[in-house]
Parts: sequence; C-alpha cells; structure tokens
Amino acid sequence: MTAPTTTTEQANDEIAALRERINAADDELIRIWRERAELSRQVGAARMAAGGTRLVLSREQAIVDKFRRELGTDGAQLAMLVLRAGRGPL
Ligand SMILES: O=C(O)C(=O)C[C@]1(C(=O)O)C=C[C@@H](O)C=C1
Repeated sequence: MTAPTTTTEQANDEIAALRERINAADDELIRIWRERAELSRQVGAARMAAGGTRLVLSREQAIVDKFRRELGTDGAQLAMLVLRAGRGPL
C-alpha cells in the first residue's frame, strides 16, 4: 500500500483555505444578485412611469438563452430565478 501524499493536517489546511475562497465567492454572488435585482427594479419603474409594460418578454428570452448557452439547463433555471428577483413573480 502506498503512503498518502498529504497528511490529514495538510488536507484540513487546504480545505479551510478553499472554503474561505468559497465564502468570498458566495458573498460576491449575493452582492451581485442584489445589485442586479435593484437595477432591474429601476428599469421596470422607469418604463412603467413612461406608460410602458412591466415585462419585456423578448428581453427575458434573450437573457434565459444566454444563461442556457453559458451554463446549460441549470443556467436557464438560474436565469428564471434571477429575473424573478428583479421584476417579481409572473
Ligand atoms: O430589461 C428590461 O427591460 C427590464 O425590465 C429588466 C428585466 C431583467 O431583470 O433583466 C426585467 C423585466 C423584463 O421583463 C425584462 C428584463
């Protein structure tokens, strides 16, 4: 049997460091999520103040398509959640 290449202590250190980076990435995702929702809300408010519609489905379709292209099927699901966070439920 070959000896492990790292000790448990080394592995724990590596995992802790990677988890710090994951936490930072999650913080950034949450910040971006909130920023996008606020921008979307502002676009909707500006359009409706000018007598326009709450939704622009062609724009939503383009966004869902982009997320699907970049991230696959889960990306399309993510886009639906992202859109709902901004304009509210359909
Ligand atoms: O781009 C717009 O016109 C928006 O209102 C923003 C947004 C979005 O969150 O991306 C939200 C609602 C619309 O149906 C389309 C897109």
